[in-house]
Amino acid sequence: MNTHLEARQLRWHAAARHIVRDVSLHVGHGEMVGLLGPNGSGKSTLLRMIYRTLQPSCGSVHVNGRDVWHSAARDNARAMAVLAQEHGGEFELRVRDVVLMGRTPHQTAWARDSTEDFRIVAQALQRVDASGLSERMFSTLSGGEKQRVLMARALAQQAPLLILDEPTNHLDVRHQFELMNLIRSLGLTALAALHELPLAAHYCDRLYLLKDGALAAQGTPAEVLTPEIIADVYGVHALVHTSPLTGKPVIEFLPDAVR
Ligand SMILES: Nc1ncnc2c1ncn2[C@@H]1O[C@H](COP(=O)(O)OP(=O)(O)OP(=O)(O)O)[C@@H](O)[C@H]1O
Repeated sequence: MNTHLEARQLRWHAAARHIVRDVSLHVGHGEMVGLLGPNGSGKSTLLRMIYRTLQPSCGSVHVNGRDVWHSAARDNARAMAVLAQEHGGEFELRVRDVVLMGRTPHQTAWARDSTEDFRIVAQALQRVDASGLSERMFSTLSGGEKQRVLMARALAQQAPLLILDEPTNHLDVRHQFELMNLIRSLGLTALAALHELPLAAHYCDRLYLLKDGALAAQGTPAEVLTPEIIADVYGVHALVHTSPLTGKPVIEFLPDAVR
C-alpha cells in the first residue's frame, strides 16, 4: 500500500496561548521527514495531534486518506506506530512483554500470543540490538536501553508509518546511527521530531522547522539548514558545508558565537 500522511492547518491552544499555529505537513511513501525546532516550539504538541492523543483545536490529519480523528483506535494502530516521549504503563513488565504490546492491534480479544507474535518480538529486539534484554524488567533499564526497547515495540506493531518523538533521545552515537539506519533500511515512512541537526541533515529527505508553533522553513536539508535560518530560529551561529562524500549538508556550530 502507498503510505502517506497529510496534516492540514493544525492548530492547538492552551488558555489564550497559541502553541501550534496552522501547521500543514505531508509525508510521502517511503520518505523520512524531520520535524525540527527549539525547545518549546511545539514539536511534541504537533505530533500528539497527529498520533491522536491531543485533539486539535482546528485542522485535520489523514493517513492513507483516512481521517485519524474519525477512525477506530485499532485501525490507527495498524496504520501508524508511535515512539512517544511519554511512557505508558509498561514499567512493571518484562522487556519481551513490553514489545509484545506492539502486537495488540493484530490480535483479537480472546486470542493468545501466537508463535508468529513471539517471532516478530524477537526479530524487533534483535533489530535494535536489545535481544539480551528480553527477560529484564523494563523499569531496571537505562534510558538508552528503554528507548531501544520502545522502538522495538513500535517495530513489532508492523505499521507502515512511524511517528517518532526524539527517537535518538538517550542513545549513544553508535545507537543513534543504528536507529536511523534501521528506519531507512526498513523503507518505512517516518515523521521524526529531532534535536540533532546533523542527524536530520544526513538522514532526512525533507524537513519542517518550527518556531513559536509556526512553520519557519520547510524543504530539503540543504534548503532548511542554512546559517541564516539556524541563526534566526536557534540563535546559534553555524557554518554549513556540503560533504564531499555524501553531498549532504554538514553543520559546524560556532558555540562561542551564541547570541
Ligand atoms: N497542556 C499544556 N498546557 C499548557 N502549555 C502546554 C501544554 N502542553 C504543552 N504546552 C506548552 O507548549 C509549548 C510547546 O511544547 P512542546 O512539548 O510541543 O514543545 P517541543 O518543541 O516538543 O519542545 P522540546 O524540544 O523541549 O521537547 C511549550 O511552551 C509547553 O510548555
